Amino acid sequence: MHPITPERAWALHGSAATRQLEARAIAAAGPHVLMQRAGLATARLALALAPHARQVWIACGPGNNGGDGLEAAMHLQHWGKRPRVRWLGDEQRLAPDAAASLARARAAGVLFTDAMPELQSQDLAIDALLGLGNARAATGDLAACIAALNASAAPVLAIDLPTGLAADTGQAHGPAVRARHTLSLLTLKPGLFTGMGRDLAGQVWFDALQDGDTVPSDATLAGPPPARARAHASHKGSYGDVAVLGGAPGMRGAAVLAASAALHAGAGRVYVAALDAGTVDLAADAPELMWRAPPELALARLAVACGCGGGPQVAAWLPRVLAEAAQLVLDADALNAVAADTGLQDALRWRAQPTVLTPHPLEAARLLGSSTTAVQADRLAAARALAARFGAVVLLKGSGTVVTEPGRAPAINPTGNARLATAGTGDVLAGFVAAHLAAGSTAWEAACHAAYAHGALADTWPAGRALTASALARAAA
Ligand SMILES: NC(=O)C1=CN([C@@H]2O[C@H](COP(=O)(O)OP(=O)(O)OC[C@H]3O[C@@H](n4cnc5c(N)ncnc54)[C@H](OP(=O)(O)O)[C@@H]3O)[C@@H](O)[C@H]2O)[C@@H](O)CC1
Ligand SMILES: [K+]
Repeated sequence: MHPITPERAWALHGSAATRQLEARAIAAAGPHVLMQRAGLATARLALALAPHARQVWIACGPGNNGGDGLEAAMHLQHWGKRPRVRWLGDEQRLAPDAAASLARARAAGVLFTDAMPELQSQDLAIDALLGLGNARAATGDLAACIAALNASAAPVLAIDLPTGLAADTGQAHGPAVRARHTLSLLTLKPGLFTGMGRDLAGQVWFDALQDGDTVPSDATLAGPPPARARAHASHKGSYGDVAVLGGAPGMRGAAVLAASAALHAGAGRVYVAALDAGTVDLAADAPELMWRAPPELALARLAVACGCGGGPQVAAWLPRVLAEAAQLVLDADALNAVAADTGLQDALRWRAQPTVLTPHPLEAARLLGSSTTAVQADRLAAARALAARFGAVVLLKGSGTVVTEPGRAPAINPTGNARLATAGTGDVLAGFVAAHLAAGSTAWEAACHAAYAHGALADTWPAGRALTASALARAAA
């Protein structure tokens, strides 16, 4: 069993791939063996999480997820705990594995009761209501059990998935369990790590239940970028040049943030071309930045971060930028301009040079002609659709940032937290991506590595220090 942390990459499998692997594993191991392993793994983790627990409430659903819970209840009973089981199944409709675990739990003397637990007296609660078979919004007794788990003062350990969370998309279309820990079985599912998954699953653990067999993955949980030492015999030209095109009147700060981020992320030289033609800004806190008028930029030699507070004015520059920029990050207002102009969409499609789009869900919705709700309903599919439409790397922001490009399984970024929900952090991310591009990373690597670094900074941010975008930009080094 492994705790899932951002320290390494993991393969992710959706429900169809997991069902395929499950069928093969059951065929290889024989009936009930996997459920026995699942129940034992759950009971062991429960004990590790709450070693002194006496009262354990286990809410078991009508399918095999409930079977895993019944199997765990049997072990906890044998180990001297006092599991109380609420079982929502129907013996006439029970699958053979779950029926076997029900018989074992009964034989062990587990207490079955329909009474809801005393919420304050439980030491641990286990959510074995639904896993992969979650088919529709919960109602009735199932919804009441979800509410009881969510109201419990005890930590909740979810088996396989928090009940109500969709394995493939990270969405919940009805009541869902908010777990402190989730033990994912056989595979790690993408939905645990994006959309609502991070909030509902808590700390994810993984038990493969079998050795060696695998099926093609649907996505990856990204790992850390490889450490890259700077050669002693290097100079500023070795790390490439970034230009930020943005900063329309009233929004110059966005361009400065992106530029400062690129600078601190290691770009050799950083130019700022502000669309606010009024004044030259010497950006007192970053005298390293070089200010240029937009027409002066030698785009064909630059990694350009375009958007960043660019306002509607940025649209006029996009035909040239799309045609000429050696590498390109399109953010915010640049994405909105593309969404509003089919000519720019064609130019983006025809672009042959490395390109990263960094939309948040609303910008992605505009580009796809859909809605934020539709994008969030399946973030992986939305990112894939955008990448296919524009032939670019797409970095879809939000909880569990998704990076994808045509012909490649998406990566979900494992780092970051809600402290990043503050103005300007998106500009900082665009600057990071541009710095990676300028240093010679592919568009895919630049997007994955920048997203990871950006989130990791927030994850290690000192508790008492305000996380502002400008501080985040400066912390990059
Ligand atoms: N087989 C094995 O050896 C292993 C299995 N494993 C475990 O099995 C889990 C998958 O089991 P599963 O396929 O039985 O699905 P599960 O999530 O239990 O739910 C299905 C049941 O719930 C019902 N139902 C659904 N939605 C509902 C709703 N809203 N409200 C009410 N009822 C609802 C649905 O009813 P129906 O839709 O048929 O009417 C059906 O009865 C997997 O996540 C893992 O934990 C692993 O440990 C590996 C070993
Ligand atoms: K569950």
